[in-house]
Amino acid sequence: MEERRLMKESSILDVALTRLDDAARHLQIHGDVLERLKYPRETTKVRLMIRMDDGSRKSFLAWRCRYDDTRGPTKGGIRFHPASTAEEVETLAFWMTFKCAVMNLPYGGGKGAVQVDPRTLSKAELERLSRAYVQAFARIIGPDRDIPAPDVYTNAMIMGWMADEYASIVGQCVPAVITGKPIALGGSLGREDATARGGYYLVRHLARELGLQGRMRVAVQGFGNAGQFIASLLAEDGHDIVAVSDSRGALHCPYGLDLRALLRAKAAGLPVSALAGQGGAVAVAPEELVAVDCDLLVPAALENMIDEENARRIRARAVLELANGPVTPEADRILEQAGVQVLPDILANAGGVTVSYFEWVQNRQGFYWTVEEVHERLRAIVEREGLQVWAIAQERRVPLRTAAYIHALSRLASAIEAHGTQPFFTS
Ligand SMILES: NC(=O)C1=CN([C@@H]2O[C@H](COP(=O)(O)OP(=O)(O)OC[C@H]3O[C@@H](n4cnc5c(N)ncnc54)[C@H](O)[C@@H]3O)[C@@H](O)[C@H]2O)C=CC1
Ligand SMILES: O=C(O)CCC(=O)C(=O)O
Repeated sequence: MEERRLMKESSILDVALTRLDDAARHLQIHGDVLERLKYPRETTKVRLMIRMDDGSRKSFLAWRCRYDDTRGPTKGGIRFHPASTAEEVETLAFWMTFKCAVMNLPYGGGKGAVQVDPRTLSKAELERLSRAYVQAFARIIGPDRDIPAPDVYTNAMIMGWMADEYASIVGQCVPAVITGKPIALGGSLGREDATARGGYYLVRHLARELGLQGRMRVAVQGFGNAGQFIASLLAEDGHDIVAVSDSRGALHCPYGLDLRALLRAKAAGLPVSALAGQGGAVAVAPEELVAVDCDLLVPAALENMIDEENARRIRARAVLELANGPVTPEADRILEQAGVQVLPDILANAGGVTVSYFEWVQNRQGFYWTVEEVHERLRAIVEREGLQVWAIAQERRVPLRTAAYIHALSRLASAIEAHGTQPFFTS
């Protein structure tokens, strides 16, 4: 699977840009706007050098991309993954630009990564690497400039170390420089499950339009932060989680898996396949997950996992993209012909960055909200923007992805034009 990602990566940004072209065809957009959005404004590459526990030194490639800041400071997570590349980071930053615009958050798009498998590091090595990242990028990030957050294989603990390192460098506490922090360091209640919760509110609100009423059978690809929380939220509403996968395997039970046992196994560091044989669950090959009989398929792992080779095997009525870029454009066409609705990543997984925005607002106000307030504000934004995207799709007879890009692009175009002839970029 990793090899498959690497092989396709050479064109990942070009492929992402075809979504922009699709949307531009539906709007009267000035060429200057497209020229501005076609290229990342700034990508910084560094080599981080850290001391390993055995006394040796090891170096890791790392990047931070600020794709566009027309609508506000750039915002986006930091990924720790062995297959990360500069182009992947730029593509993820492009998606962040459109995601923040879809949700009408006052941000542009950014993203960062370290090319590392964090599972091979001790906790002390991981902390040194996280602090080294901030030492390298302290001049680029900032609460009014570029605000990182968690992504794949990074979490609240890592964000806490990073916020702490930034405070040491600038000589004062600046919690709004990074979001997804531990609650004890100014994190927001409700950030941990926000990515999944945004997708959950979206599906719940559009259930009738999507033909997803009643008890659903759900398959979840990727069982980390986004995957575990969406499974829990849907199971709490009485839906059946019939299949899940992680980087090491997949598990299937047509009558519903024992979710509590799965969550316990993951917390203990076991793969989902460790539960094979219990309660009717059988281990299946990870590539079989997308083909299981279900109503809702939730890709919550990595990009390009649903392509022209496996899209035809999907039996779900709808796909909720919690991962960034899990469905290729070829797969999109196949799914559209088959009548499968795809709730696109820039809308479906935007709950994470929306609650990150709430965290930033709370840090700046020094006044903190209850979890109920966080949920209510998130629900209101997801439903508002979700309905607008749905309406654009109906009006223009386009897939939901194109509708989401049209919605975002019209906001981005207004901001770019409002800046005048010398579009501003904080450098
Ligand atoms: N954490 C966040 O706030 C947000 C995350 N996302 C996206 O959601 C996706 C998942 O991110 P997180 O849950 O945060 O990461 P995570 O690191 O918590 O979990 C990733 C999961 O994917 C699994 N995985 C990796 N390779 C796989 C493969 N080949 N097949 C099946 N599973 C595989 C891992 O085993 C792990 O369970 C990513 O695309 C990320 O960019 C999007 C918006 C916000
Ligand atoms: O919470 C954030 O600021 C960004 C999350 C992220 O990286 C994403 O939505 O892909």
